[in-house]
Order: sequence, then C-alpha cells, then structure tokens
Amino acid sequence: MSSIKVKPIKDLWAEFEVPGDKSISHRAAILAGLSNGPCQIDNYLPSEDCICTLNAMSNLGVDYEVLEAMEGFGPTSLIIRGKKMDLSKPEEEVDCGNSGTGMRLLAGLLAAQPFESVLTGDASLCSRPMGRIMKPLAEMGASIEALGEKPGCAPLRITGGKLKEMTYEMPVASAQVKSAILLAGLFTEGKTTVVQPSETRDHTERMLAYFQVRSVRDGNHISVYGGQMPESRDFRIPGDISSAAFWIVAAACLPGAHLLIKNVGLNPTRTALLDVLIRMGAQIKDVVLSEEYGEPYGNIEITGKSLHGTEIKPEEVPNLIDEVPILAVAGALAQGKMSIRNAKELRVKESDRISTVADNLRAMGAEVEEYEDGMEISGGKPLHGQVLDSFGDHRIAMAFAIAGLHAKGETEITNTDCINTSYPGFSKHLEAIKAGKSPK
Ligand SMILES: O=C(O)C1=C[C@@H](OP(=O)(O)O)[C@@H](O)[C@H](O)C1
Ligand SMILES: C=C(OP(=O)(O)O)C(=O)O
Repeated sequence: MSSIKVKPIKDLWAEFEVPGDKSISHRAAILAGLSNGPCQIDNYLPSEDCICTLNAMSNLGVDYEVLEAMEGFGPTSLIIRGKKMDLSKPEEEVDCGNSGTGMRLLAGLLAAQPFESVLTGDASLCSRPMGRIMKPLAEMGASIEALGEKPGCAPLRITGGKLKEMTYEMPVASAQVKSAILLAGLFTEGKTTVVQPSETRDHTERMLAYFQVRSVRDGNHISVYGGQMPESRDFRIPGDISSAAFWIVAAACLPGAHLLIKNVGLNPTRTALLDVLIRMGAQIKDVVLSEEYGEPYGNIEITGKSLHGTEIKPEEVPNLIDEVPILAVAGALAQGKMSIRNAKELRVKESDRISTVADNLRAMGAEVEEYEDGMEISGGKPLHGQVLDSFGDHRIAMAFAIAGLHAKGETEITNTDCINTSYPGFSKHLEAIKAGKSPK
C-alpha cells in the first residue's frame, strides 16, 4: 500500500495540463461504443474508474484500438468502434471498480438490453446507494435486483428488455441518475424526460447533442427521444477541473504563487469552485478557448493571495460536489468561517466525506463543526503535519496532500493507491511542484 509524504512549500510557480475529465471519459466510452462507426477519442482519462467503463463496453462487444497510452496506466488516445446500439451479453460480471458513475450509467444502458447481466464493484462501491437508479429503471420496465449485503446496494442483477418512456422527477440532484435514465431512454420508442431539482453537470446532454442525438432542455426538464443512434464522431476530452482543483487551491492560498492550468474543462456546471474561491479573495482568471467538441475548455490562471472564509450556497453544491474536500482545506487555511450545508450527498461518496474531511482537518489542528448535511470550519489556525488516512478515497488523499503543502512539519497520507481511480500521475505532478518545477 503506498503513501505520500509532503513538507511545506514556500513557492509555487507552474504551468501544466491535468489529465482528461473523468465524467466526460465515461460518457465518451459509452456513447462512442453505441454509435454507428469508429470514433477517435483523444485525451481519454486512463484512470482505474474509466478503464473499468472501457472494459465494460468491451465485455458488451465493443472493440477498441489503443493509439497512445500513459505508461503504467492505460489508453489516452483510442479508436472505439461503435456497435450500432447492438450490444452482446457479457460473459462475466461487469466490474465497475470504485466508480459510482460507471455503475450508474452502465445500469441505465444494461436496463435496456435483452439479456441478464450483473454489475459489481469494490467494497466502497458495493456500499453506495443504488436504489436511486433501480427505482426509475424499474418504472421503465427493467428488473433490477440488489444482491449486496447492504440493502439497495450492488452487486446488481439486471434483467433488461424493452423499456417504455417516462417522465421522472429526481428526488436528488444527481447527474449520474439523470444520465442513467437518458441512456435508457435512448432505447425506448418515445420521449423520456428527467426533471432535476437543480442544475447538475450536463455532460451527457452535451455529448448526446455532439453525437447528433436529439435531446431538449426546458429549464430543469431534460428529454431524449428514443430510437436514435449516436453518429460516430471524433472527440477530444478536456482536462479535468476536479483534478485541477487541487493545484488551484494549492496556489490560490499561497501569496505570491502563480499557476496556469491549460486546456481544462470550463463547463459552467463544473466551475462553482472558482466562484467560491473568488469570493474567498482568490485572484483567478479563466478564459474559454474553444467549445469545438461541445464542451467549453480553456485556461485558468491563479495568483496566490491570503484567503478569507465564505458560505457555500446551497445551489452551488451540486456544481462543486467533488471539490468539497479540497475547498474545506482552503477553508481551514483561510481566515474566518467557511460553511458548507445542503451537502448530505457527501456521506454516500467513496467515503463519508463529511466525516473523513472533518476527522483529518481536526487531526491537523483545525476547528470543524460537523452537521448531518455539511460542516463549518473556523479557519486560520495553523495546520500541523500528521499521519492521515485516505480512507480509500482518492479525493481525500489528494486534498490532504495539498493541506500538507501548507502545514507545519511533515504530513504523511497513507493508503494512496486510490488516487489512480481519478488522477493517474498525481504523485509525479506533486513531486514536480515540491521541486519548484512545472509538471510535464
Ligand atoms: O455524472 C457524473 O459524472 C458525476 C456526478 C456526481 O455524482 P452524483 O450524480 O451522484 O451527484 C459526481 O460526484 C461524480 O464524481 C461524477
Ligand atoms: C464521487 C466521485 O466519483 P464516482 O461517484 O464516480 O465514484 C468522485 O470522483 O469524487
């Protein structure tokens, strides 16, 4: 089991790109695999989560050819040969690893196939709630049985078949649930509508449009028309702003630091982190360079300042949900209070991120009050180095590696293999930053 050791840095001056976006990579593997021909996908994220989705599509009969790979990880550039919506029964259980996105999106796809399949994953994934996709997919006509030890949890046995269209009001603001239903809706004969309680990331809608599938949005009502086949097209995945977030915070709270993150996704449903940091006094400039593939991407430039606390607004939460651990670290380093509420969803991520963030921040000397749906951090107390567990959660591991760059003494994060689920190469990038260089 690997670990990461960090000491405080005095300066940060770097320009680089982070690997491809995780959410968009999952969707590219699925939609290209359903399309009517070959699609070249560049800057695919070769993380364990996205490799699981690629393997899942391959188990469903989709061929792919690797053009380029990241050493020790997996493909970054590949040709996926679309199976024209005609998938085959997998010979074995489909393993989604640690990935909630992979499992929930694939469940939507498998619910519409005329065969039985089983979706499984690691211990963390098999303890996360799947009722949220089982219910709507069952209403569309699929039969899904939760075989896990915990009620409503994976493994999931899915007996798919002909689905009927429907309108579904989601009780939680979840892009994974929305996407599962839209993917299932592709295989119906009518119009399937998802009503989201508030804005959630819209990568599925954008990619459907890019692959020339007709979908419509009317406020928070998103509809897809069944019976359409995605048109094969090449796609380039922008850098992952959720990965960039670690470096953005590392630089934003270090007076005098300068950081340029290049070619990173700037989809407005993912950039709430920047708004919060700007309210905290950060100096951040983001510039959209292109929207060529249906997703805006560009550069983010950060100049380090002293930060002060803020309140994260309830409506911002879905658009920064994966950035809460690193924003909480920013809150602990800032002067004054930072409050995060309306974030109960954090309790059902790879770890219970309210308690794992609070435990680790307190161990470093911060004052944190925990609530059922969030936390309040009284910032400004100096953080001190500690041996901290990642709890097997990639975002916790990376957030506290960054905290260590701003703490007194040495910080060690144990159990850091999980970082490979979303950010292959993080440790290499961290080594470069520690050495005062730009990561390659
Ligand atoms: O659709 C997606 O790609 C994701 C949606 C979010 O989850 P929810 O849909 O559960 O909010 C997010 O936390 C996850 O990392 C990726
Ligand atoms: C919650 C996350 O991912 P997933 O739900 O796909 O496991 C994440 O990447 O922080």
